[in-house]
This record gives sequence, C-alpha cells and structure tokens, in this order.
Amino acid sequence: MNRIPTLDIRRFTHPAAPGDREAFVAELGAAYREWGFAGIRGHGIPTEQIDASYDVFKRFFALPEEAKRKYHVAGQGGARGYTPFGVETAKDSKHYDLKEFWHVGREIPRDSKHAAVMPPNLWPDEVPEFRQEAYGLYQALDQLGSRVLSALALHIDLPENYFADKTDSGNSILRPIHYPPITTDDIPNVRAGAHEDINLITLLVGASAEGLEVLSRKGEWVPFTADADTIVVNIGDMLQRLTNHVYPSTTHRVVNPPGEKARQPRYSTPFFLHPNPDFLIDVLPSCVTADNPSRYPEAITAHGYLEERLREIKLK
Ligand SMILES: O=C(O)CCC(=O)C(=O)O
Ligand SMILES: [Fe+2]
Repeated sequence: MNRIPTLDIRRFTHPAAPGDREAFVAELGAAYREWGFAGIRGHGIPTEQIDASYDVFKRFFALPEEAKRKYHVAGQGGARGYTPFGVETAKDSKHYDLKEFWHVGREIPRDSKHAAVMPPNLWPDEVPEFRQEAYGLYQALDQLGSRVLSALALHIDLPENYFADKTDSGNSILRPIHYPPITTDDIPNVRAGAHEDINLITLLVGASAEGLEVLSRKGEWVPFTADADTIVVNIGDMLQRLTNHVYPSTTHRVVNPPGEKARQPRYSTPFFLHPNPDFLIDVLPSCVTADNPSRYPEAITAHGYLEERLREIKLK
C-alpha cells in the first residue's frame, strides 16, 4: 500500500453485491492499520451544505479582530467559541501554529450529567447563519463518524454498535480553521506543527487546499490533499489507546506552501469525534496478544485524558 486509500462508504451502508460489505470492512481496517488515515467518498453530505458552511466560516474569520475576540473565553481551553491566532502550539514545539479557529460543541440539555464539562455553545451575532450551518455540519459529521466507527468495530471483532452508547453524548468538537496568508518569509512557524489528534477519530471536510502531510510508517511525509467530495478520516490517540495501537494515531502536520501560494489563505474544518466524557478508556482485551501485550495497564476517563492533553498543547 504505497498511498493512502480512499474508499466508498456506500459499500458499507448500501452494499450492492453480496460480500461487499465485509470486503469494505477488511479494506478499511487494513488502510487504518497501515496509515491511520483514509479518504471516505460516497458519504452523502451534500456539496451545497459543505459550501454553505464554509461561506459562513469565512465571513466570521473576515470580521475585525476586536469583533472576533469577543468570543474568546479565557481559561476554558478554547472549548467553545474563538481561539485567536498565536495560541495553539503543537506538543514539544517552540513555535505556535499559524492559525485561528472556532469550536462548536454538542448541544446537550443543561441538566445533563455532562453539563459541567460540556459548556453551552457561543454563536457570533455578526453572522446570523453561522449557528444553523455549523451545527448542521456538526450533526452530519457526527453521523458519518458513527458509520466509520461501526466498520472499525467490526474489523476488530466488536459488535457493530459497540461505540453507539459510548459516543451518544460525546464531547465532540467541530473546528473551522483559518490559516491566514503568510506574508513574511523565513518564519520558523508552520500552519500546523506535527501532532496527533487527541480524540477517537477525526473527520476533515473540505481541506481542498494543499498542505496536509501524513507521516508514513517508513518515516516519510506523504502529502494528502483529498478531492472536494472526499472526507479525510483519521485515528486519534484515544482510539489508539483503546485498541492498544492496533489502530495507530498517525502524526500529521500542515506545511506552509511554497512561494506565492503562501499568500493564499487556507481553510479547513476538522470534526474531532470524542467519546462521552465518562467513558473509561481501557485497552480492549481483543486487542491484546502475545505479540502486542497491553501498553496501558491503567484506564483513564475520556475527560481526564482530554484535560491532560489540552495542557500539553497550551490550550489550558
Ligand atoms: O487543516 C488541516 O488540514 C488539518 C488540521 C489538523 O490536523 C487539526 O486541526 O488537528
Ligand atoms: Fe490534526
């Protein structure tokens, strides 16, 4: 497998031929074991919906700095609302990332047992359609992510619905990102420094401008720029830990484009699919073998793990 595979998820949801669903699960599983990344086509999220979401995100990022800063909540780890340029810094990196972003969280009843760790969303008054578009995209990616998790569960001999009751109140985040044009030469910072995602899986929609690179098992940076109708889905550290590294959380980064291309902005929107905050990340017995003994003797809650990791990337 010398390139990251892209698969059509309709083979899983509406298999046309007998056996094709099983073949899809096997191919998807193999792609993730090797790369921790795959492209997903046939996902059913209309292009118009993705374009309309990007339109409102771009309108928000085009607002004056003072307007955007009103939506920055200090001390909350950027959990909701706006995080300005110059804050997030990849773990172990000296230089902050060249990006600003917004976080949308799950809307839960305020008397939910998770309310203390899942604050209400903020919405920008200046862009009235932001709420509807952003939350519509949140829900669409949440549903698509559940389908991918079902296939990933089957591949490691878990029931298809294994993740359903562990993610139904997941602390998942939709993160529209703006990487502004780079106007100075020779800066040491990159758009997004090499990192692994914290969550179970990440779905990246519409990152059509080049820049995303994935570290292969051989240690080579492989550019992965998906077609407009392909959603990039990768494994995060929580799923890596739960599966005892059967599904690897692969290092990736966003590099600064060469020459004049650096003067163009880049927009992208990852959806970080998280488990419920009280889900206990404890290595699955089916992922422990003589060749791969348990790497994490201790269990940790999803919320405890998240807090630890946010401090490392300077969001807390
Ligand atoms: O912008 C991208 O394409 C990827 C962003 C990313 O990896 C992240 O925010 O975790
Ligand atoms: Fe990432």
